[in-house]
Amino acid sequence: MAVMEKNMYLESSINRGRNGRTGIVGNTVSVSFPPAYVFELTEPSQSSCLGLIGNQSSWPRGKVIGGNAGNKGWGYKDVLPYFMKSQDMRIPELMNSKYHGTGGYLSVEHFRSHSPIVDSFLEAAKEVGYDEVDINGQSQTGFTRSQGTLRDGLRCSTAKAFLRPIIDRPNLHISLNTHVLKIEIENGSATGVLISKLGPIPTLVRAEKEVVLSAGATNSPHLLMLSGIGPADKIRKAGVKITKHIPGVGQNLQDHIAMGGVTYLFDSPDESKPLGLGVVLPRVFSFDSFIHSIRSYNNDFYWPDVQLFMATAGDNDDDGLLNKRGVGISNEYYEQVFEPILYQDAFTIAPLLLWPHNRGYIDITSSDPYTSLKNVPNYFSDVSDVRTIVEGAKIEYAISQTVAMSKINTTIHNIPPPGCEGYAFLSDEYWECQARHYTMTIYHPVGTCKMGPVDDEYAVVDERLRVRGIKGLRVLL
Ligand SMILES: Cc1cc2nc3c(=O)[nH]c(=O)nc-3n(C[C@H](O)[C@H](O)[C@H](O)COP(=O)(O)OP(=O)(O)OC[C@H]3O[C@@H](n4cnc5c(N)ncnc54)[C@H](O)[C@@H]3O)c2cc1C
Repeated sequence: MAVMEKNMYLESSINRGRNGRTGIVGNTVSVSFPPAYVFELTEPSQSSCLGLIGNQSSWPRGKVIGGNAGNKGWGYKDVLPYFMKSQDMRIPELMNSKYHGTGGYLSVEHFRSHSPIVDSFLEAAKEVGYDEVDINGQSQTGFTRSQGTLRDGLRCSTAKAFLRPIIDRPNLHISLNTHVLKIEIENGSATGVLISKLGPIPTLVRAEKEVVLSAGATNSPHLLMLSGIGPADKIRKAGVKITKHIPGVGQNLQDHIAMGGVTYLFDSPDESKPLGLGVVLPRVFSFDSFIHSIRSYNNDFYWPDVQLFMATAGDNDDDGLLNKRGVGISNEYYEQVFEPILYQDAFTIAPLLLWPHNRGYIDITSSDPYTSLKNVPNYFSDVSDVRTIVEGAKIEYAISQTVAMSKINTTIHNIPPPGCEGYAFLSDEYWECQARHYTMTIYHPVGTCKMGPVDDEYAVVDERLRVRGIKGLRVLL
């Protein structure tokens, strides 16, 4: 259900809104003051992001409307009906699938603009033995044209899908330009939220029933910690009065990390030149695949552990205008690797980890709600993650060497990143160096308010999303 990971949460938050008045933070309290994205940097790292400015990964935080592990009711079979209920599948051959729904709020389509490179890649994948599958169907392993949350060819955001149709409901109030500063806790119960709206004087919004926090993987734990809920030592150090010691708040951070920058040059049969990664995002990410590394085969691991994320454009396409800035690629890296091939026809394939072993954390640094957080993702701190991503890179390279890809004269761009010149090109060591230099988040941080049973010391919420030890407070992340 890769295309829909967010929307189930949003729907449940709206359902709660229907049932009665709740003080809802996050998706239903909109914050739309510019800029739409705030770029936070992670802590400098010694072992990843080495080709990025300050050895830091750039994490956008949106300011827009926008496993089960012992938890009953959260298994695949339990959640599938909710995904299906929220979906309006519009790809004709999938409309009658038992894994997809029609008539829901969120529409799913193929991207309309279509690059011929996608046809070559599909042919190549079949050549090496992969099937074309519905990656959100019975088995995820295989290749496909991307399914996107789209309506009539345009992005269907969660606000467009879920909020617009119900905007006039009397029990829904969306407060624009509103920043939640903290959750009010009185005698162990959440009683409301303190907000700042168009001015410095905070206002208390009281909840009649519950406060539902849905501020994302960075801001939900941040707001809990600002309210004194979290690891006691860290909260005290930040100058916040402790309300409830819950050691897991902000811990267990997981993210989909990718090896970026692997660029293939080819003779494009497409007359229209790509405009650069950032400008043509809906067009470029039109192909997805989920595969197994050697490691997952050896361990008899059922689920694919690598995604090959293909963009029908390269970092070289826009003179560094957008993607270089977005990812934070250093000038030295860009000049050495991408400037020699500026504007040439290129595509990139980023292998990304679906089951990262590393765990990071998010820390509060101050009692000031507007101060930056400390994001420590610990990318590639677990060596098995490095091995898996290297396997993924080798598989994608094998696909680039097929007859189908040779028909469009595909060659891998062979200028190594600064710092990787000493390794034999395409050796395991070389791929590791590439991953550690162009370490790229795919923007899927999760896990920082972990759900778990009572005996899990690091669980923040129970299986009904209730914060442990605080009444009237739930987290939807
Ligand atoms: C560039 C980018 C591309 C992505 N592409 C895809 C994709 O193609 N497919 C996909 O499935 N996923 C994609 N994702 C991931 C997806 O957007 C996230 O997984 C999803 O949005 C997480 O949902 P959430 O509700 O947990 O948090 P968010 O969507 O981050 O929602 C949190 C909300 O809380 C609000 N908020 C935070 N703090 C406060 C505060 N103090 N006061 C008031 N409001 C606050 C924010 O403004 C925001 O509206 C992408 C992410 C990024 C950044």
